[in-house]
This record gives sequence, C-alpha cells and structure tokens, in this order.
Amino acid sequence: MGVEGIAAARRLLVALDFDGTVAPLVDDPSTSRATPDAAAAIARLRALPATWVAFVSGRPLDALVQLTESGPDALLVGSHGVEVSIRGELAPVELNDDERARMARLEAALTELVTAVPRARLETKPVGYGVHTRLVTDTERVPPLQQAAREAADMVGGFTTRLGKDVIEFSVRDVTKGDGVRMLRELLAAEEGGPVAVLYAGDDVTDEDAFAVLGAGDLGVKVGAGETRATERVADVEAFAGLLHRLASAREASVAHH
Ligand SMILES: O=P(O)(O)OC[C@H]1O[C@H](O[C@H]2O[C@H](CO)[C@@H](O)[C@H](O)[C@H]2O)[C@H](O)[C@@H](O)[C@@H]1O
Repeated sequence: MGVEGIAAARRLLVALDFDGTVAPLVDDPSTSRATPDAAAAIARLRALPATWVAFVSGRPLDALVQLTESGPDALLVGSHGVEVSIRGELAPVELNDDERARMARLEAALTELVTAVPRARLETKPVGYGVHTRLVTDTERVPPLQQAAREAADMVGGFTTRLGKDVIEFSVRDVTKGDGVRMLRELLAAEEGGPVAVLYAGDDVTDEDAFAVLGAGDLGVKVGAGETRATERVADVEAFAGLLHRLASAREASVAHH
C-alpha cells in the first residue's frame, strides 16, 4: 500500500512518532517542535472527515501535550505506549510499591553513572529513565556508560531496555508503541463501527514495534536511515512533511469524489 492507496481508505488513522519524525532532533529536548511544514500538513489532515492524527512517542505524556501543542481532540500515547490520553481523558498510570522501589534503586545507580560522565544527562519519566549522551564530547565514554546502565537495570531487575538515538532508556512497564497503535485503531474502529487503516511513521528503533502491528491495508514510513520493516522510506523530517502534504492532497481529492 502506497501513500495514494492509503489516502483512499474509508477511515484513516495517521499515527506519528514525534522526535526525528515531525520534529528535528535538537540538543535541548524541551525546545523540540514540529516543523511549520509538518504542522501545516497535520492541520490539513485533521480537517478531513474520517481522518485522525495521533502522536505515539517515547516522551512522557505531559511533555508530549506541551510539545505537540495539542488541543482537546488530541489522541496521544506517551512513554512508549504506557501513557494514554484520548481527547483529554487521561488513563492514569499508578506504579505499585514494587515498581516504585525498583525505580528508586535504578535512579540511584543511574544518577551515579551519569554524574561521572561530563555532559551525560538523566531524564526521569513516569515509568522509567533515559540516559542521554547526545552532548557527551568524549564519545569513547558512551558505550561503557550505556553498558554500565544496562547492568544496573539488570541488577535491579524487571526493566525493559530500549536503545534510541543518543539515549538508552529503561521502563518498568513492558508496553510498546505497537500496543499503543493497536489500542488507538481498536478504539476508533469501535467508535466508527468499521475498520480503520493506519499510516504509522517513525525514525527510531522503538518505532519498529509499531511497524510490526501494521497489516496489508496499512502503511509504515521509516524516516531516515537504518534497518526497518516499514515498506516506505523518506530521507528526513523535511521529506516526511512533504509526504504528509502528499497524503493530505490525495485524501482531499478522494473525499471530494465521495
Ligand atoms: O518516540 P519519540 O517521539 O521519537 O521520542 C524518543 C525520545 O525523544 C527524546 O529524545 C530524543 O530527542 C531529543 C530532542 O530532539 C534529543 O535531544 C535526544 O538526543 C533524543 O534521544 C526524549 O527526550 C525521550 O524521552 C524520548 O523517548
């Protein structure tokens, strides 16, 4: 299924990773924003009937709400599938005592490791941690730091590890972006009373879980280089915004015919 094919789907969910897909990677994660071109294409898609745009991200949900400048109709999945917000209704994530205790032990160990490597940074998330190395200038120190972080997580036990772009992440919940996409598709299909086709786009290894739940009537788009199970690829964030505009134009034409 190509872009023009999926544009003709009766009901379409456009599920998007955020960092590296609609927003270029930057040194300060709090300053990330979708490019104006991507934002314009998303607005065009959102204006169409039977068309939904969702963000499915590794970001904590509160950051995702802020960075995507989401309105009350937003469909958001944060923390790699763990946190979900459907049109402002947040399903709260409550850690149990055991999870809290393991988080505290891992935080102590990671804090010590990160403090020892200049410009490494620890991101604290609702269900885990990210060890960021984007700004580490002594790059030889990155692999040993990541290895030590992995060992610390193994020692505490029960963490899912994900290697992303200049980040290694640990989550106390074993949920994926694939679970998030499946949940969104089922929700919309139940609401609308019929099947929903999905276009999913992402740039990182964690997006492969989402590509894995796509079927014959869906479309996976990999943004940038790297191995992927997605069937379509674009070079970068700018090219992906172009694809979103192409999708919006084709869907506008398809809607006009029906
Ligand atoms: O699933 P995503 O929406 O792609 O989020 C993945 C992680 O994104 C953030 O880190 C990455 O983007 C930062 C801003 O461009 C960049 O500085 C960092 O090097 C990247 O790893 C975010 O901080 C993480 O929480 C997300 O899991």
